[in-house]
Amino acid sequence: MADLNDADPAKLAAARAAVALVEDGMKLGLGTGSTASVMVQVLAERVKAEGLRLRCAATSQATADLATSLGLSIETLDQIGRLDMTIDGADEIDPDLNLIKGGGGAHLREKIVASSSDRMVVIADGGKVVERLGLFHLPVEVLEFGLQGTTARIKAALDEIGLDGRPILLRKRDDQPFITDEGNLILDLSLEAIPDAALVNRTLNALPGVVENGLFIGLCDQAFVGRDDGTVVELHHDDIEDEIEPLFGSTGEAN
Ligand SMILES: O=C[C@H](O)[C@H](O)[C@H](O)COP(=O)(O)O
Repeated sequence: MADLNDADPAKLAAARAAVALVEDGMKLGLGTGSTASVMVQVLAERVKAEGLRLRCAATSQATADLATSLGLSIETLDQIGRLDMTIDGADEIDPDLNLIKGGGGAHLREKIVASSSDRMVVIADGGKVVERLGLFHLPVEVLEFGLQGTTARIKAALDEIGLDGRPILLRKRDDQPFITDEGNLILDLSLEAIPDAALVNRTLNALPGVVENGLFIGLCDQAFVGRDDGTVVELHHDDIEDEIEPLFGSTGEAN
């Protein structure tokens, strides 16, 4: 496990800002990915230093393994029930705090955990902030059973909503199909730009064979975006316009 001293400063800054919200007795959801891993390390340090009593559910086996190795105890979501807060990373964050997640293939459990939380806090570096979702491929978890038919239905459904001809790739790792924690496959959709994320979310999830897509619509309450100099920009729904604009560069990418 990486030393926090070697952690990416932007991810570390965002993780520290989110972990500062944790209070004794909380029920927490722990996200997945490189930023969430930094957060789990920062959280474990705080728990050790302050003796916080927390109940934690993990969004992936990788996060559960990391948390356990650091002395945090992990329970299933059903053992805990409703969570006070989930802290997770994201692949893209738009000005309405809608997200693309699943770059690591964990978006199914992440969406279930976020939906079981009173509050979802996202942590990221500035490169994740976009004006419009879609440049990052959209992960769609699908059943292996009937894969060809499911892929064809996704293509046809995208055609119908004006996203025709977009490449759909079966995710692979080491030349083998990537298998999720739930034993499913991932199709990565290169949509380039998603004009109506809610429509794409509804359309994909209505198709037989689709388990869950990586669009998180209206789930994120707050985001901490770290910068390399260790400063953090906090984004809320209310003041998003004012706060998010300085993050964009002329190319539309975050500064
Ligand atoms: O499946 C993975 C998750 O959705 C991650 O939270 C997301 O991919 C961001 O990961 P990272 O912090 O490594 O960029």
